[in-house]
Amino acid sequence: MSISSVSSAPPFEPPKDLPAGAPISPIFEIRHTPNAGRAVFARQAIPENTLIWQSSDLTLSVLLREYRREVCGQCFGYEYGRDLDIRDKSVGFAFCTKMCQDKWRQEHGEIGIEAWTAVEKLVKGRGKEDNDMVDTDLPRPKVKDITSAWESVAAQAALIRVARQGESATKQHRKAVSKALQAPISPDVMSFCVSGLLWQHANPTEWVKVLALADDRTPYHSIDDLTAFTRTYLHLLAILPLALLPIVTAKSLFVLSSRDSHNSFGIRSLEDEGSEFFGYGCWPAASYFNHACSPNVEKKRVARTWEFRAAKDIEPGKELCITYLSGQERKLSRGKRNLTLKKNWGFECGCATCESLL
Ligand SMILES: C[S@@+](CC[C@H](N)C(=O)[O-])C[C@H]1O[C@@H](n2cnc3c(N)ncnc32)[C@H](O)[C@@H]1O
Repeated sequence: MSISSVSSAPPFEPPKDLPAGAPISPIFEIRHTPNAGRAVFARQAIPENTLIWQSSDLTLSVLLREYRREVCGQCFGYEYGRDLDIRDKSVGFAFCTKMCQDKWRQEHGEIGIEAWTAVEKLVKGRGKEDNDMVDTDLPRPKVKDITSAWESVAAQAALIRVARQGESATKQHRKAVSKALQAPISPDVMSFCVSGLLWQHANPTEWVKVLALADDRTPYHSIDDLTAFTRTYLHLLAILPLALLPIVTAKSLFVLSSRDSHNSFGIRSLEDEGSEFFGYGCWPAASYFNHACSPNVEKKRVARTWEFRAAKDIEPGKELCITYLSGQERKLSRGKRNLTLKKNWGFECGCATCESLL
């Protein structure tokens, strides 16, 4: 949704060569930078507090399982840790109102409900076996590790597909399914994959918006994280509705991870400086704002929408930046901030504040 709340804007011709899903507005434009990919630049003076952009283009989202009873599956509403009244046990989500529940069900449709029901049945039947917490200090798998991990499950994946499709299935095919289902489960990785696949299924023409995002060729935090994804791939082939199987591929799952890695926004509590981390999601249009250690744009989540406002008066031509750091991280020294950005986001910060301290 574009906002044009600044008066006396120059005549606006939307550019023709924008990446799919990039934000379009008369008050800013997307341009390439020398060292930080694409970024958002003011086309005109923007007074403090101007609402610059609103992103409600949520693609995939993950609500960590430990928050599923307390955070609304639709609007991410939270009532200071109180269990929400409406629990939809079959799909494993809770809702703050009947309206949110109905909306969630309507948006997910029959296939989505069937998919989440299958996931819930599998996860509940087995309990939580795997620790989904990510240790970001472990070495990240390299491209060749990633390629060989996905290749190592290709044969079993092919057998499971045949088993699911029925008629020509033999004992060997059925064995591949039961072997997959016995492997440990990573519920949050599973939610990530299911959410992304369902979004792709429901919005096939919008997938280009995900593809257009900055990608990370080594998106897995550790070998265990990578293994959780390859195992989840087999789990999903074994349980998801047949109509989804054509898009349940190693490639789709890798694309989701590679685009989510440097583009997702944390879904946090709206109070206490966002101290509770409920999960994360990917809003493509919001992902074109670069980071600065002294940002001139503030972002705020309102239910499922991100709002971006000018934090100060901004001159024409200036880059519009948000911060990727949490409240505590913002107070760190330049060296420590940079280590955090490098570890979590994979880049050396080239913002004006950091450059001026060199
Ligand atoms: C959410 S994306 C921002 C848009 C991105 N520049 C693009 O071209 O799509 C985050 C990525 O942008 C780059 N980036 C953002 N802020 C940066 C900064 N301050 N210094 C260097 N690179 C930055 C990094 O590559 C980072 O992983």
